[in-house]
Amino acid sequence: MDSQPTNAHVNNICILNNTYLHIPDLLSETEVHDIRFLFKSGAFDDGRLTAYSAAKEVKSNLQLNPQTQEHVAIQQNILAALNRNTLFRNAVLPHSIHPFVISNYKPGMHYGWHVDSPVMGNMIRTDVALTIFLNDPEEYDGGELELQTANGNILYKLNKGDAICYPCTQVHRVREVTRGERNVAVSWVQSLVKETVYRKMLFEIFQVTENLRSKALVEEEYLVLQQHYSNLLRMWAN
Ligand SMILES: O=C(O)CCC(=O)C(=O)O
Ligand SMILES: [Fe+2]
Repeated sequence: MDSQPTNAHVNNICILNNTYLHIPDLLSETEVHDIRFLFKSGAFDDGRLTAYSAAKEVKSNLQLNPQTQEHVAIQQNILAALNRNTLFRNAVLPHSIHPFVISNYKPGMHYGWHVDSPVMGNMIRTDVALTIFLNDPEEYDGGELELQTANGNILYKLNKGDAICYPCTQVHRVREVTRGERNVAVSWVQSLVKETVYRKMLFEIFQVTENLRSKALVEEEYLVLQQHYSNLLRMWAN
């Protein structure tokens, strides 16, 4: 696969285009601070231990041991943050969330081009992948999450506390870290609505409906839209 993307750019601002969902400040300053503290005292394993066959060959990173109390505490923090985040809930429509992989990339480490397994862990269908950035982009060089798309490659290297959600159907990689360290928490979500295009439609209708709700004069239109949103979601959810 071509390692030199065309049309690539680094996204470090709030972008919401419904397919690639950037959630700014998913974690507060205090939460990131607490997580970093736990992160430092945790025990790390070779990331290849959790990679399936083909991915094993391209993966080079360290992962917080999932049996440790640090992992349990970090995961609890992150799940609470996701649970209260309305952007995540409405755009991703989560049904199940795979346990988090909390990783550390040192200089020379990377995760080559791969596709995520379609089913993981406790038979969770992977619809949406999620990377939460735990340190700032200035703290390291390289380490961008790069996604292949029909319109060229997209690179994400977001501020600490921010998250990016993307469809698991995309081929992607983590570029080599050349200075400093990259710390992230990664997971995969089974959505109530499997198809990205259906989820995108629902989220757009939802947003328009919510905007209308704030305008008191359009009560009937609001109700009709809300009805169709609800019935489409009921139709597509499984
Ligand atoms: O670290 C990331 O941003 C993504 C890692 C990844 O692609 C994976 O664990 O499958
Ligand atoms: Fe991946």
